[in-house]
Amino acid sequence: MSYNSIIIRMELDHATVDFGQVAAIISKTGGDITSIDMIRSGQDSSVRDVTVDASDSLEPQIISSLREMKGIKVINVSDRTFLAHLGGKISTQPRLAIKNRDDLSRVYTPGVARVCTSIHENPHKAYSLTIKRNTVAVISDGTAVLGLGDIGPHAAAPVMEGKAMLFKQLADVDAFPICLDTKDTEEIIRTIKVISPIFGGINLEDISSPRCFEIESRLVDELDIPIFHDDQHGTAVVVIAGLINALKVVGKRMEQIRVVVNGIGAAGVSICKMLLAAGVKSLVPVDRDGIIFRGGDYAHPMWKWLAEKPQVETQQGDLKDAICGADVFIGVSRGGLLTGEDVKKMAANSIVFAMANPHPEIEPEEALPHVRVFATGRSDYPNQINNVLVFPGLFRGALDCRASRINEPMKLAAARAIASVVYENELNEHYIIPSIFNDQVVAKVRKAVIEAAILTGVARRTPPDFR
Ligand SMILES: NC(=O)C1=CN([C@@H]2O[C@H](COP(=O)(O)OP(=O)(O)OC[C@H]3O[C@@H](n4cnc5c(N)ncnc54)[C@H](O)[C@@H]3O)[C@@H](O)[C@H]2O)C=CC1
Ligand SMILES: CC(=O)C(=O)O
Ligand SMILES: [Mg+2]
Repeated sequence: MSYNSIIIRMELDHATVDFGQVAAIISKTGGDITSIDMIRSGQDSSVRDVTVDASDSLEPQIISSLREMKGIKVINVSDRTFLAHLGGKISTQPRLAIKNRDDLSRVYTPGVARVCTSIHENPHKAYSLTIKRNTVAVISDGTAVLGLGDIGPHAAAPVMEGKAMLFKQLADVDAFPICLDTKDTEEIIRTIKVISPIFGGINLEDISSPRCFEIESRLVDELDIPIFHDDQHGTAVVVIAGLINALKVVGKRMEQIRVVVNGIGAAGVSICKMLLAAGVKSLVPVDRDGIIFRGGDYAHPMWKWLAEKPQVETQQGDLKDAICGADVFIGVSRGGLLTGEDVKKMAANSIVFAMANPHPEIEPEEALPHVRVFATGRSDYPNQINNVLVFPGLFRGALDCRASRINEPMKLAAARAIASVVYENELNEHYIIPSIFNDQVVAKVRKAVIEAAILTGVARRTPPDFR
């Protein structure tokens, strides 16, 4: 179930109806009035915009009850989420004003020609004389958009625009959404390579597995700017950050826990890798055909890799078998797969990160009575474990130190930095992960990432605040 905010514009005939009756009918049908704006008030009638929060299943009922009321004319119903997308969510802004011919001849021809020649003679100058040093491409082929699946490049655009907004607002990184109309691995790699000169980094987004693994690793090898598949590594970093803190709350250690990861796609593979690197000794990966067990024979290269790991259990079965006795469940699969009864069978003091978007693997209302720590990927519940806590600060750091790549130590440093934003005296079941609006997040992630990049030799510049 998801909640929407709608604005209902209505005309009320004063002789027939008063606003109290309208409010009562909205409340009776399950809506929550959050604001009322008077648009026009006359002797006989008035027009108001009434903003109502309601679950999407109740919306039609609220509107039809209002339409049936005598003395009310429903003029228009608008969804605030759609209103926020009208015309797209970002635009480009010049950094200088062109006020006269003199300005024009400097920023454009003939002046610009000298700058071009200078970059031609020394390509590194692209970092100081173009947008490269602060610009990231957010690139998708639309094949694994949120949990919506293969919805294509046009439909993927609102997510990519949203990521670009977050880059700018949270970390002052200029990001540009690029949606590719191809699913061909070679064509995607080639396209990204040929457009890369203008970008300081590439954030791959919502590209389905297993193609995402090859696309990313080929680009890492063939380009000298940071390439980061957000759904793999951004998600893994934020999961490790959340887990570091959740384990403190329940008093368990990485080496002691049995972890079930459901959905071994882009996010799931990277989460499993980071869990193993963090010291987890008992791991149960599960995908739609059931448990991926040690010794199993798999065509999927990353599942095959997992099936060879000593920490992966030999138990076979399905998700319901896997979850019995587990200390931690991490879901990056799809919504509505678990019930309260399932999570009740986990070990005492269990931790559930149900991160499928937009609908989690289990709804909070169902899980909360049975688990100690619960988190989702959504903005409308506490403990939002979402890669938005990672990519802005991580790219800020990588761009500032001109890193040639984003390596494992940089990711681990980012995870620890995010966890450290929640102080020990603040930590509790409902606060294991900082809010994305906590301004320490980007600053701490940036610093940790730059330190790790310098230490591991991938930084090509020392930012002034590190000299
Ligand atoms: N909260 C967050 O920050 C993030 C959440 N996600 C969410 O995680 C989910 C997966 O994302 P990606 O890894 O990028 O997609 P993906 O398409 O690469 O992987 C999804 C995996 O889930 C598996 N799966 C589907 N139905 C399943 C079922 N019933 N049981 C077990 N496995 C099942 C698929 O076979 C596939 O291996 C999506 O819902 C996405 O929105 C992804 C990235 C970040
Ligand atoms: C958050 C995100 O990147 C996803 O759900 O795909
Ligand atoms: Mg994504």
